[in-house]
Amino acid sequence: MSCNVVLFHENGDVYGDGTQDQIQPLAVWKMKELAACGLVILLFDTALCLALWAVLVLLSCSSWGGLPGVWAFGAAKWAVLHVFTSKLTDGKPEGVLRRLVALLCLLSPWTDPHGAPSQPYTGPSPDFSMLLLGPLSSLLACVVWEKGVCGDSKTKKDNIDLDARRLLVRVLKYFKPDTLYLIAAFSFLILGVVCKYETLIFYSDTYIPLYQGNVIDMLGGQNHQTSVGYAIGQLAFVSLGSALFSGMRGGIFMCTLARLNKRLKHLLFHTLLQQEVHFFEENNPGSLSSRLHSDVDRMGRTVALNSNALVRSTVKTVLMFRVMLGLSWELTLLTSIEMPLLAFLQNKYITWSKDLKDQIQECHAQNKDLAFQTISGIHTVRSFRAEKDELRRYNKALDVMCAVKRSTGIYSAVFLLIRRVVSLGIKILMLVLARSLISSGDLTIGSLVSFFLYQKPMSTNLKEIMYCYGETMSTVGVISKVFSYLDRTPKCKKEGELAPERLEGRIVFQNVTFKYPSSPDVEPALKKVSMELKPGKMTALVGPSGGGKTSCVSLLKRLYEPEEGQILLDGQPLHHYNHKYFHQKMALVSQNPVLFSGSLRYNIEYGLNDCTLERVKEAAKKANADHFISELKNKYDTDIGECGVKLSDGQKQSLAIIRALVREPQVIILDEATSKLDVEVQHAVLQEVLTCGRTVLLKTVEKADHIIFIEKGAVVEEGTHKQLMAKEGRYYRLKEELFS
Ligand SMILES: Nc1ncnc2c1ncn2[C@@H]1O[C@H](COP(=O)(O)OP(=O)(O)OP(=O)(O)O)[C@@H](O)[C@H]1O
Repeated sequence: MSCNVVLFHENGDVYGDGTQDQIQPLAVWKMKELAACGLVILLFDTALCLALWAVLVLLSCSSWGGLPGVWAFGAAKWAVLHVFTSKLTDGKPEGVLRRLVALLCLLSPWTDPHGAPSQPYTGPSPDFSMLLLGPLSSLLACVVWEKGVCGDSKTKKDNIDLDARRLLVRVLKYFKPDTLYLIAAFSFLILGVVCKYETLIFYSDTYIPLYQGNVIDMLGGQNHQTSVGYAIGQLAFVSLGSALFSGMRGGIFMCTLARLNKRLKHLLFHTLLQQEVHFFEENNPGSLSSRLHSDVDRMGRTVALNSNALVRSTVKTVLMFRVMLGLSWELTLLTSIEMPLLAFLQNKYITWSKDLKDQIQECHAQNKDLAFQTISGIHTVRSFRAEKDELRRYNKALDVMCAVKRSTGIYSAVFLLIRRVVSLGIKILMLVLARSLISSGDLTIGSLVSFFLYQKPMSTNLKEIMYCYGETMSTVGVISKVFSYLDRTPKCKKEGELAPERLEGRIVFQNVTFKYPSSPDVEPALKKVSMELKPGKMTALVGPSGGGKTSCVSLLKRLYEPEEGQILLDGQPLHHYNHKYFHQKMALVSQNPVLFSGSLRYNIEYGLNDCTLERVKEAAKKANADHFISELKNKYDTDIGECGVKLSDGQKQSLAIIRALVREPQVIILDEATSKLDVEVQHAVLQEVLTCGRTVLLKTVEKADHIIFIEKGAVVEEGTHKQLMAKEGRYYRLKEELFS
């Protein structure tokens, strides 16, 4: 099977498209063109450096402005090379060429050994080794970045990278309210780069090994320029500065992260609550809760801490690299070989482990959901003696996760082993080289100690950079999932504004056809249903199981929207009413009401902001439930436990009826809401709900003024009980079932 491939230019232009075989030569040609352009740019850069050197020699200059001079030359060279690259590529330079130009101009000033704090700066030296080292290190860094870190399947990865970048930038935008915190945190980083090393040393631990080396040389009598006391003082000063600044920076970042997490969770929870019911049928509570907690935490942590660690490690690495180059460029070159190798290995490891990490995340969400379902349904589990089955099911899910984690462990172990072998090999080579450098007098013991002291933190920093990159890339999936929820527009109709003071409560279904969104391919649950619920009357909606009664109630409560037709309340479509007003005026009491942990009063007032205790008491009296509440120790403040476990089923139903009555609704839907109450109380409640000319819809025929018989999603018969019994139709034939 051959699939179509599109080869993109970095600016989004299409180079060409076709099958894999057709596109292959085009990609090779593009690589060759890039390599040729890169070579020309390198030659041009060398020519510019030689020209500068020639000018310095002709003018007999030994210095031309110190370190600022090198940076000024770097900046001027950047502008010239930028124009040159644009001309070379007809104004459309590839990103890789732009990055190479930036490295050529900025890496040399950074790595110029004359800028190391231990040596006075004397200006650009006409030194051939430096002339070669600058372009070579730039080229190496560029290759490491493009091949090792970005990977070689650029055409496909560019789009992913672009997506990842966009997502990460979007996360960073959520930090906007914390700009002041961030400015404070990053100021510590930027200060260190901008300020002179010896005066304001930020990230002074970068220079600690250097001062340690100086102290060793002094103690060994090799360096008499400064006193030992001064050098130890310097060492203590930079160590203290380091501890102070890193502590403050870390603290501020943690604080910012906590604020970001809170904001994101609030926003996501708000968005989730706006979604239509179908969304919650598609996404189980366990995975939504997992997104809300673990994923948002992970997302904020990864982006905030990684960007902090990335900047910190990059600044440290560049500074350390510069000092190490000053100590011994030969040893530094050898150390640098380790980088591309490790970057390449890391890149491969990230690609392999990314899928596994996503799988682990998915398994976590599923296991959490499974445990939640079992624990919350423990009554059913126990009554069916299904503990062993549930345990088996959970164990099976754990096995799946264990298998994925095992694969991750194997990948990680192999990667670690190869990485250690590479590091060990390089270390042995370095020791051999260091021995010959010391014996030839090119390196002092103190410098070697300094160099080795730098090596460990240097490799730690590099590992941190690579880890941050890998961790950030593996979080992209999580970030995109969270954003997909945040961006989701609820499929609900826009809220209306109608909130009339008086409501009659006349409900009319006009040719309503409805299909559940989760079952789009099956028969509609309701087919062209037309019926009327008269105000002040009790209407019963009856019919065989699966006939469509609950579907009618769900549409009435606006949990779903009809596909065709409309439902009118006092002549107006339901969605024209204000949301809060509508649900206050149309109350539903179900057979198994959902209660929340908290007090009785909290559950009764649920969603009402201005409810007094008197109103609550009055509603309880109407529901014939005040006697049971007054017998409770804490009355209305009694805690009903998780989901009302401390109440009997009948008490739960009473509570749900009070909750409906306290809203003073005009329409009441009783979905077998009094089935668990005493007969006496049932009668009292039915009597009460009919007062004030309310419209009542129930699912039982007793006491109903009007009966609507619904079957297979259509109204089959309707009339009074007497009329329907006289007809001897479907209702008549099912009468025993209906009355049982
Ligand atoms: N959430 C849902 N998703 C998909 N289909 C559903 C859903 N709920 C109900 N149905 C289907 O819609 C049809 C009507 O179901 P409905 O619950 O309205 O019947 P009912 O008359 O209330 O039944 P019962 O008396 O047993 O409660 C049935 O075929 C049912 O399978």
